Amino acid sequence: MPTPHNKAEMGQIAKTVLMPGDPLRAKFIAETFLENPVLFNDVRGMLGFTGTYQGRPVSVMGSGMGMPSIGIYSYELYSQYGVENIIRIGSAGSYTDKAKLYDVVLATGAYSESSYARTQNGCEDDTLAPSAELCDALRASAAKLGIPMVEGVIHSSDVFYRHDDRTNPTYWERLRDEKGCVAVEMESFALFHNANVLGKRAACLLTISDSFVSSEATTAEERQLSFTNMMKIALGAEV
Ligand SMILES: O=P(O)(O)O[C@H]1O[C@H](CO)[C@@H](O)[C@H]1O
Ligand SMILES: O=c1cc[nH]c(=O)[nH]1
Repeated sequence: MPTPHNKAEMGQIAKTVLMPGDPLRAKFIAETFLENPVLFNDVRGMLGFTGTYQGRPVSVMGSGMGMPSIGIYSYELYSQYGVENIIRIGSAGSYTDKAKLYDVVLATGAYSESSYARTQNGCEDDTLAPSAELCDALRASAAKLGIPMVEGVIHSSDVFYRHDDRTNPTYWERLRDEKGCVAVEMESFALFHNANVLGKRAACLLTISDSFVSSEATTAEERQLSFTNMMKIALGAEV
């Protein structure tokens, strides 16, 4: 049955959903990689498509930016549409020179200062884990494609624009040194929490789009290629 945010009917969404933040990235994936993609949602412009990839049914849908947004969409996918696996595919800022521009990062945990989990069901954990099975499927897919991945805990932040930070070490350096965070994005903590409370599976792949460590520049072409690598790994995961 449709929800306030998703007009799909039960059965229109595959058991595995790839979720970029940007709904236009979902459209790009559907048009570039899926056979017979069918639009199932455009409520609030949050485009979602279902098609097949190498014979397997798969859906792609935008999550929007931030934990409240992915919190709504992922909760509905898991609880209303029978979705079992959500693989977030996003961009991230690097906190370490171990994760360079365009590298693909597999999140082994998501650290957050967010109140999302506490508010949702009283969970006090500040670091949540993805599904081990989904991560293994992503590792196998990356190995098959010959695409290296950097693995590590990521920072899921509620804040994109921090106020000018003159502390020494800076906030992001403390998260790197004390929490082991390799990169920052804004959704995975809520996604992993929803998967945990609903008995489902979630994982996250990120492409480094900018760096807090260096001031390397990106070109549109390189950005597109690196995002494509992440998409191929996610699509190739046999789950
Ligand atoms: O590229 P996406 O998936 O949107 O991810 C990152 O980019 C957005 C910020 O620009 C946030 O959503 C952050 O998590
Ligand atoms: O710096 C960045 C880059 C992408 N996404 C983020 O959340 N932060």
